[in-house]
Amino acid sequence: MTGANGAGPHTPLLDRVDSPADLRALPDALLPDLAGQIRSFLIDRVCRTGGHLGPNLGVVELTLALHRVFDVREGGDVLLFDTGHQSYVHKLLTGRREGFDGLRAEGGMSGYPSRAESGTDVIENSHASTALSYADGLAKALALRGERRRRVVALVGDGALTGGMSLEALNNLGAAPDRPVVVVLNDNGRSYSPTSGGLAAHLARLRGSDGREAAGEDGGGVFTALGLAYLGPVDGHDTRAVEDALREAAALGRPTVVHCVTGKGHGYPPAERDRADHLHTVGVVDPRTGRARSPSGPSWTSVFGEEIAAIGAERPDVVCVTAAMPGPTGLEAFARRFPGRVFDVGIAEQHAVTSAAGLALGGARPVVAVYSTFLGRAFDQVLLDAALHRLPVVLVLDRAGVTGPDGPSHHGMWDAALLPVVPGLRLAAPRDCAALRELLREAVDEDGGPTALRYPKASAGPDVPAQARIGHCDLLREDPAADVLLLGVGPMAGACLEASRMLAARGVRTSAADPRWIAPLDNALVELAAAHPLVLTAEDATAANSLGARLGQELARRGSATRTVTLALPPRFLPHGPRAGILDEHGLDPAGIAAAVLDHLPHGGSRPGASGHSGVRRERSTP
Ligand SMILES: Cc1ncc(C[n+]2csc(CCOP(=O)(O)OP(=O)(O)O)c2C)c(N)n1
Ligand SMILES: CC(=O)[C@@H](O)[C@H](O)COP(=O)(O)O
Ligand SMILES: [Mg+2]
Repeated sequence: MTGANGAGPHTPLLDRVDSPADLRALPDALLPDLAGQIRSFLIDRVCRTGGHLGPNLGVVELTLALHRVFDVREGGDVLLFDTGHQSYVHKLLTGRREGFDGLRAEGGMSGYPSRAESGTDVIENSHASTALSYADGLAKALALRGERRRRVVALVGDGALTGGMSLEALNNLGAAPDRPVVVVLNDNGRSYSPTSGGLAAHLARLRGSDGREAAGEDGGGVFTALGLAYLGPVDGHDTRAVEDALREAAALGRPTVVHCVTGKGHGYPPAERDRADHLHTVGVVDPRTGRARSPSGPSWTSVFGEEIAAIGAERPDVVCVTAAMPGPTGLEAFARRFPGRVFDVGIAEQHAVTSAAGLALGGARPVVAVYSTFLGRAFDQVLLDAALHRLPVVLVLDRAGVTGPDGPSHHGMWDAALLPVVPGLRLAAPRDCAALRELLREAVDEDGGPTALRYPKASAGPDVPAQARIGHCDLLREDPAADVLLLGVGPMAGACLEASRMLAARGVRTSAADPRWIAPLDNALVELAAAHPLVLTAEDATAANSLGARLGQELARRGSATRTVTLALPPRFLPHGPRAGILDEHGLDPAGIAAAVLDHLPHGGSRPGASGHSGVRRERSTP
């Protein structure tokens, strides 16, 4: 059905709902139609913009019930979304229908809760397993303020429950029977792939889906064992049934788990049929099939996946660890070939790292594949469980640098600042896929301690050949009379090489090099830098503790007169938007790099014989 104006589906009921009050005014009999119209709307819009389609199709009735039972508003009940990728229906019900045309686009609506968008939104962090800790703290604060009538409700996925913080929070919630906290467990049996571990099996028993009696009144398993009340299992696609359970939970006035059973992608056959992850995240796809209109080329992830599988065939000691993301991190080929050598630990990055340290202690060579942003919560484990013991754990950090549509809590911009402080850890940044293959092998072969590789969420560009190797770094373009050395970290090396060519057209002589291993500093790199009056580094990472900052410190320590300039990301949270646009905004593109060189050269770099427009862009944003 298309809408009256021909753009999108016909959603007359949804068009009448601009607030939870409008929803509560609707007669029960209209709820199934409303749910259907919400699904049609989400399929139409998210297939155009990209986003989390499967998770949101799975929580339509749940979210309707939540807003019909609880008075979610500033000063009212508090609704928390764990991870937040499943908050689209909530956004629809709180007056943001129009925002979906610009979902996750620059300046458009966030794909996660956003306090700037609505007073009903709370958690902006898209990292899983935080909601119950927020709920615990909020409930304590409201109790201290005597506001016991305000309920705290947390919607948590079964995957998010496998994160350690969830258990830490349950341990606290269960100890305070007088706090009105409702934990809505959205159990669809999956993170991306089927949720792993003993908890998943336990939930299956509670669901009664393993053939035994469902938990029923006396059951509740781990939840009642920890002191919470348990209601369920409830059909999460039956709005009335969920409403009844939520009202019962609210009436108990104590921490209560309402165990809802749903299906990721429910009501949309392409998602229901999708065996990979029920269309967990889609790009721009054909709504009839849920598939991309044009296949994407090789990615950094796919190249990693090929190479680690090849290494796995050569080295039986190599094993892989994933935190519930075997597909997104490229481990599927390895898993197919070596099923007993891939460990999905759940959404548990801290455990992933220390379990990998245990694997290394036991003689295996563990490769932990995670997104850069998620490694942040496992810093202590990297520092003291792996590096202190000088264990050869290999960390492969996908989505390093600006990621784009997932916004500030997904940009992988802090790993390159955190990891160089870890004694004995070596950090590499491949400039292209050939370098990824080479550096991955160097990392796997490193016996003296942990290593890490970082690469971006981007399609794999062409390989960038080197003229020579000096120490660990590659010389990409050498000019013996160069005034400036351009050092590009990772794919920024290619951008620096392009900038070098643009500057040559203006008579500015530069050399360009790729450091490859960016921490600790390679002596040959420091000496190469010291041979130039000016060194400019370009880094898709925060400026704090950057290669440029560390190089500058070392050059100063050595008494060198070389000046260093660091082009990197500013020390603030960056919004969602296209990766290329954000990089350009911060001068991390060839024209921006060239402009930065001209800004820092005496006389702006203009020299006799400089000719033509080199494409160098002079205006640049301030960091
Ligand atoms: C700490 C952390 N690790 C990994 C992710 C990536 N991630 C996003 S959603 C998701 C699966 C969440 O599963 P679940 O909580 O069951 O929610 P569902 O998608 O099933 O609704 C994962 C692993 C994340 N957001 N946070
Ligand atoms: C919500 C979440 O953490 C992931 O689903 C995130 O959206 C990763 O997206 P990509 O895999 O597309 O980078
Ligand atoms: Mg799930």
